[in-house]
Amino acid sequence: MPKLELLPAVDVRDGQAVRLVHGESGSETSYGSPLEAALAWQSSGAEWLHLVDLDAAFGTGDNRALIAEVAGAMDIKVELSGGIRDDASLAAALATGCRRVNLGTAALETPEWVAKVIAEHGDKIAVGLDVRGTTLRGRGWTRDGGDLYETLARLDSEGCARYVVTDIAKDGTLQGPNLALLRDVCAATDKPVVASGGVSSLADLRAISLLVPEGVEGAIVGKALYAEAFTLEEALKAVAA
Ligand SMILES: O=C(O)c1ccccc1N[C@@H]1O[C@H](COP(=O)(O)O)[C@@H](O)[C@H]1O
Repeated sequence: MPKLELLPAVDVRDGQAVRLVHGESGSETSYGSPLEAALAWQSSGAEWLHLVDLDAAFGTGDNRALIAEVAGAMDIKVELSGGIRDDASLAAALATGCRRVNLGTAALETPEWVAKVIAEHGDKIAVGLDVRGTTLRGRGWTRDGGDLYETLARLDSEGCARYVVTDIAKDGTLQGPNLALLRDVCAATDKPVVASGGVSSLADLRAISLLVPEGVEGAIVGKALYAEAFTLEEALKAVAA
């Protein structure tokens, strides 16, 4: 049985590594240099980095040069997201050498473009399904974007390779993952699902690991690492097959 992949998160806002609560602008806690954070996760044994340009996601600017510097400094696989919504931003994201990108808003607002780039780029494209309940949210999680399962069925029909599923109500709260949501999404698609939102403990990671046979491939871990609920080394050991 494959082991759960762990993706430590580096979310960048105004040049700083930050954590938000419920993804709300203004709820930032700053954790300093994004590059130092990314290098630390890599040194601690990470095989993946989840890297997010929050300014690009919120439409308050971008951290494109810094994001490229961080991605370029990584020897590990990078999953990049935030503000990737057209050919130019996609080209810039792929030029960083990232392993894949997550598209959020674009999947809700320009589905034809997303279908095109899925066809062109295959598994370098994942879609971020960020939900409150079963309603998708985009544009910095400030706008409703339709029904989760209707959108999932459409994307599946278009060949989307992977989904990153975030329960916004859990994001940044250390209240534990939404295991029921993850099970339901895995039941609705045969594509791999990366879990995000709420991880607070090693027990949470073990609980998500139990969903690997159902289709959960990985888990993004943010606040719990920055709040030192556990070390990345401990987390990697906890999910080792
Ligand atoms: O990661 C966050 O905390 C976050 C908060 C608010 C909005 C987006 C957030 N992260 C990721 O950014 C992309 C969405 O960006 P876009 O809509 O494609 O521009 C998605 O992967 C979110 O999970």
